[in-house]
Amino acid sequence: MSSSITGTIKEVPKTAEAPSQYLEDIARKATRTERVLYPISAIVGQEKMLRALILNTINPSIGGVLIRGQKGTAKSTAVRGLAEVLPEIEVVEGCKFNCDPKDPDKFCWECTEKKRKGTLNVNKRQTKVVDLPVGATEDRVVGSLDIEKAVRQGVQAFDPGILAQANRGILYVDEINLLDDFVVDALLDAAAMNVNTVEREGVSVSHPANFIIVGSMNPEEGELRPQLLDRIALQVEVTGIYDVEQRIEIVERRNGFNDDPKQFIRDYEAEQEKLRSKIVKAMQLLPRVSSTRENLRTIAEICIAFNVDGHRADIMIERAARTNAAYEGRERITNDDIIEASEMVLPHRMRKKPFEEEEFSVDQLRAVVDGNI
Ligand SMILES: Nc1ncnc2c1ncn2[C@@H]1O[C@H](COP(=O)(O)OP(=O)(O)OP(=O)(O)O)[C@@H](O)[C@H]1O
Repeated sequence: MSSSITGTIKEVPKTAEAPSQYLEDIARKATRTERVLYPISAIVGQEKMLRALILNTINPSIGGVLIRGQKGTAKSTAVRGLAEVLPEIEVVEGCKFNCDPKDPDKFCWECTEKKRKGTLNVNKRQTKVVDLPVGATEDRVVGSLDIEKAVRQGVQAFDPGILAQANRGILYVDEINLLDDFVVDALLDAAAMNVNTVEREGVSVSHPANFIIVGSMNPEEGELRPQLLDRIALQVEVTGIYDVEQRIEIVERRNGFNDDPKQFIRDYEAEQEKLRSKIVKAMQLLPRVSSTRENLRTIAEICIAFNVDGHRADIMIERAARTNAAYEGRERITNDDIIEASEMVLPHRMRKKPFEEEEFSVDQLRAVVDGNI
């Protein structure tokens, strides 16, 4: 069958985007009353949250971030703002699942057909941050399947949902602790297989659903289901900032943005560009960063000392530490990379015995790394 494919993948020409073009696009958005995003590099402090988000974008195999904290601490501003510093990806033009033209093995049925006919074009666009609202219906999340139509038209009867839109992007779930069980189950399934499968009355449709999950929650409103908590690799706590100067800065920057978003974005464009290029460099460096046996031993000793369940924590710490080294422009992983990664991986994974509130302690972490435990 594959020998009969005669078509070629056509590239849609794309001119290199000069900064002025970028600013023009932003200005256009602003005048069209589309949502203009507060630049992520204008967020004051909250370094841990920003680092956890950035590490995941450099290396999506880390496995997501859960941001826990008080209301109004820039959680959603940071996640939404991330979109503006993410590198562009290649997608099949018009594909509802954002199929990667370079990965035909994972093509959806439409892209497979386009490839067969030789009508497959390629587009470049920024990685998307897709919102999953708490009240979304099951059909809206996983997609809907019209059974009668399916019998007549096959997969054409499938109307893709949010998990399709999020493929190869970031899925943002604000108030993730308030999600309905059916959505949690769908997320767990997709996270396990990188595929979303919808089954109705014996008819089944599957499509690629490989996304970075970013959840945010206020723990005062309820806890997250343990299965989902275990699946999300990193966790960061955010609290309000108690430094007077920084609080003033937050208000001044927000006012600056509200008063004249175009000018505010122009003022931060150099910072944004710096961040963009640091992320791209880290992505290029990452394949050359590898863990030594000594690094792996340190990680194993930490996970034993902190009494975590299973081995997922070891794997996640290694990935996050390796990515942190790449973000810092190094090919070697240091103990500080491992400590920084452990601080984000361990707190929600320590096995708590009944009636015992075991607290996570960075001092204990350092003591293990220094060989004093
Ligand atoms: N550190 C910060 N730097 C810049 N702006 C901030 C900071 N913290 C809060 N803000 C501002 O405070 C407002 C609230 O932030 P945001 O909506 O991101 O909060 P949130 O943590 O997502 O809370 P909620 O769960 O209530 O939505 C925004 O206008 C944001 O710009």
